[in-house]
Amino acid sequence: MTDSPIIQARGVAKRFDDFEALAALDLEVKKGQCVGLLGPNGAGKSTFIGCLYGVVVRSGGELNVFGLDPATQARDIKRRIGVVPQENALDDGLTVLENMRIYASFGGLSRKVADPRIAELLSYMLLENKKDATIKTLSGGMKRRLTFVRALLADPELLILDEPTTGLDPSVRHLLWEKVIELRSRGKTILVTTHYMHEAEVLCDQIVILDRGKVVGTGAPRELIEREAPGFVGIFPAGVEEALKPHLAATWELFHQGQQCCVRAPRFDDLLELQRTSGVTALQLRPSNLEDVYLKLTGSELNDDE
Ligand SMILES: Nc1ncnc2c1ncn2[C@@H]1O[C@H](COP(=O)(O)OP(=O)(O)OP(=O)(O)O)[C@@H](O)[C@H]1O
Repeated sequence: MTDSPIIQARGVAKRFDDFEALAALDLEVKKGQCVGLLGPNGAGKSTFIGCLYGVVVRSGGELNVFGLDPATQARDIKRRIGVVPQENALDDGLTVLENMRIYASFGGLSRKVADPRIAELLSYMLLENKKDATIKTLSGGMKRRLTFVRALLADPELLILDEPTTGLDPSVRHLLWEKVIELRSRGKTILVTTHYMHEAEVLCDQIVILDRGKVVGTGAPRELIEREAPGFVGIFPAGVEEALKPHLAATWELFHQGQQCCVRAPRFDDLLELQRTSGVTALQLRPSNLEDVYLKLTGSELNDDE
């Protein structure tokens, strides 16, 4: 029983009238894993998260969380998960302690249990001296850390982090990464959505890339890089394609990221040689990364609404 997946999705689909937001999503998340759900705006990530705890009712497929069906057993599932949503949704006029006490009472925790738990978690998130501060006096990073405290109040087995570090400064981002890695090492299962590919590489042992409701890539970060975009990338200025082309080996890839002209080759030395033979100096030479995989699989064009 302990080996049963925490989340098991088979062919999960969601239609909003004629619009297919999710098409046949398969996903398995085991205990203690951190799985990243990546994809452009509108790919269906939040829709899937909503399906997990019954806020969105799927139109098709099988879905189990802790072996329970969110369509009929959402209440039992919600008790066992902690969610850091995209918006903090804290009560601005109340203090940190008042906010946390309210959420603890929603979760059925008595004041006697809640208060020491809140104190412990505030200290864990380096907020112990903010207990009596009103929310509106906190910085964005403090509010985000407090939203983590709220998600952890009931000591959940599964943490769902929806863009946990968007818009935060690097020091807060790194602190939250440390905490997520630590929570995972303590056996928590984590599902995270993010637009930061480096964040996904740092945190996740499995990645699922969604595009327009469909899974377009899945695997461990290194596996995805090795499979979809192995080697090294040279980033060249816009408009040098014709100067580079005669010097490319057949297996090398010429592509664009924004306006920039990029070349992927198997070895770093290949790119040094390309600079010498073409006479074009690269802006940057680097190993392939998850961002390359993401742009390759989802296309790099902007969505209409951007
Ligand atoms: N209640 C709804 N009614 C109609 N369409 C919806 C509804 N909820 C979501 N959608 C549509 O479903 C698609 C998927 O949306 P979703 O919010 O799941 O994307 P996402 O991957 O989470 O995007 P983001 O990165 O911007 O959060 C979008 O095109 C969205 O407009």
